[in-house]
Amino acid sequence: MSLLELRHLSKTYPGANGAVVQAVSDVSLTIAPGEVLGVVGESGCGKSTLGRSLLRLIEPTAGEVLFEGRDLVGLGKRDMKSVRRDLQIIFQDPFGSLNPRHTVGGIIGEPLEVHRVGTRAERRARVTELLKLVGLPEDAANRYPHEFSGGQRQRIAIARALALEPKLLVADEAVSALDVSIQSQIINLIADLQKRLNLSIMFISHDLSVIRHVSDRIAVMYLGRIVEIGPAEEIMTAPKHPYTQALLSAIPRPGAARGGRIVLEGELPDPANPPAGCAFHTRCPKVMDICHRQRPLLARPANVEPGSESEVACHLYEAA
Ligand SMILES: Nc1ncnc2c1ncn2[C@@H]1O[C@H](COP(=O)(O)OP(=O)(O)OP(=O)(O)O)[C@@H](O)[C@H]1O
Repeated sequence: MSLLELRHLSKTYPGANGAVVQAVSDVSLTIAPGEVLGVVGESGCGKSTLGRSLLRLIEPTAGEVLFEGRDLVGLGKRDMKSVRRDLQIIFQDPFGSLNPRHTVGGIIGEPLEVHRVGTRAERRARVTELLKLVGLPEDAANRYPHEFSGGQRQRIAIARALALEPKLLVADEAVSALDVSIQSQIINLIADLQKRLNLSIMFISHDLSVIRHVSDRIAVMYLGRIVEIGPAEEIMTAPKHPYTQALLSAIPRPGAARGGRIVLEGELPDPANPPAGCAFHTRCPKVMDICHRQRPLLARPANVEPGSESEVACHLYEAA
């Protein structure tokens, strides 16, 4: 059984002048126990809204969030509090999410206190254990967030997120604010912890090169919808959607066979006023007539390489 299953999840925001912003539209996906799902797409495509909706930090407008088979949408406060032990999130800005007036030990131990886990001494021991787990010295517990670098602060945020031994972690642009050299350290740490703890992770990033190494599967989002989803290896070597191909062409790959960078014209369309038909048609290098009129559904394509496990929403492919 899937640990998490999203069914037709949508989130709209009220926009300017009575418009409706379709931030997430009809997203269905699953995450298995111990699986890492990468979610990629340009800024504004709805990744954060998706990640936050599934923890109900944002209330979804429609759809279901099944966690271990139970729909979290509509769950009362008390039930939601107990589910939150299993569902944690880390954010892009590790400084903004860490209370500057609390010691690191207090910050990491807070979820344990909130959920009344163990005695004081046990909680302190657990904090020490967590600091070790994320590669921070034991004396970090008595210091304050501002005494640490960006990478170290993200380690603190990770330790805090892991305090209650969650089953699913949402990492929302968790390394985007860090220097590239530090990024890989934190990615490696998350990958290492994922294996040791058999965590499920939704790893959100606008940068395909960040999620490619840690993801088992990758979902590509465009204007609130999944346009392609499949095994990471297949997405990286045989991308099907022209948007995925463009994202991929933007990252330098040693040994990449052919073709240069595909530069997408124009901006991401306004989610309050999405284009008719395929939302990508205004920027698609392979646009056809039908794309203006009809929105392609996410489906297994027939006319692709044998063994393909991806699903794609594009008129270039026939549904299997
Ligand atoms: N509270 C809100 N009110 C109105 N519109 C919003 C709100 N939050 C997000 N949006 C809009 O919803 C769309 C999706 O935003 P979201 O932050 O989920 O995208 P994203 O892919 O995570 O982008 P980023 O990485 O820049 O945060 C954007 O057009 C954004 O402007």
